[in-house]
Amino acid sequence: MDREQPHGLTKLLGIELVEAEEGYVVLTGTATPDVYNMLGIAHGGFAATLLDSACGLAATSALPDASHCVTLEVKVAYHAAITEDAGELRAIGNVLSLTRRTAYAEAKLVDANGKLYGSATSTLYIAPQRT
Ligand SMILES: CC(C)(COP(=O)(O)OP(=O)(O)OC[C@H]1O[C@@H](n2cnc3c(N)ncnc32)[C@H](O)[C@@H]1OP(=O)(O)O)[C@@H](O)C(=O)NCCC(=O)NCCSC(=O)Cc1ccccc1
Repeated sequence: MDREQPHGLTKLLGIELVEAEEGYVVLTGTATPDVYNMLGIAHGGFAATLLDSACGLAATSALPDASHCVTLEVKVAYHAAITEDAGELRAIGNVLSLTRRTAYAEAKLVDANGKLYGSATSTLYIAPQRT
């Protein structure tokens, strides 16, 4: 599971992997003012990063160890503005289908009460060997 731990941007944003099963992960993250835009709400890239990562890690968790995947395209929907008041958010990623070369995944971003802030669907390319 080491390869599924946050790196780089996700680490910078304080995103953590808290649950992982085959084809399923949960990431957490909190929108501090550091990620706000000029409107005083979280920049869309914050939710997009959580959702893209949840899709990507859900797909990764369903692959053999030697394989990895990259996002080919991701569609993000923003259902409610995010501020620090939302508290810790959970990005729940699920793989919906896998072929030899592609994965299709979805993710939802919710607060502790289950309020939906964002959702995404993603198509990923599966590479047979890690690069
Ligand atoms: C690898 C590839 C997609 C393609 O390799 P290239 O060398 O350019 O081309 P090559 O000819 O070798 O093609 C190989 C195979 O690919 C296929 N194919 C190509 N395009 C498409 C298409 N649009 N749609 C469908 N299939 C397509 C093509 O037909 C061929 O199929 P074949 O094998 O013959 O059956 C490359 O363009 C790339 O890296 N893109 C950037 C991706 C990226 O950076 N994403 C963001 C980072 S991920 C992230 O942050 C989230 C995350 C977090 C955690 C964990 C996981 C995820």
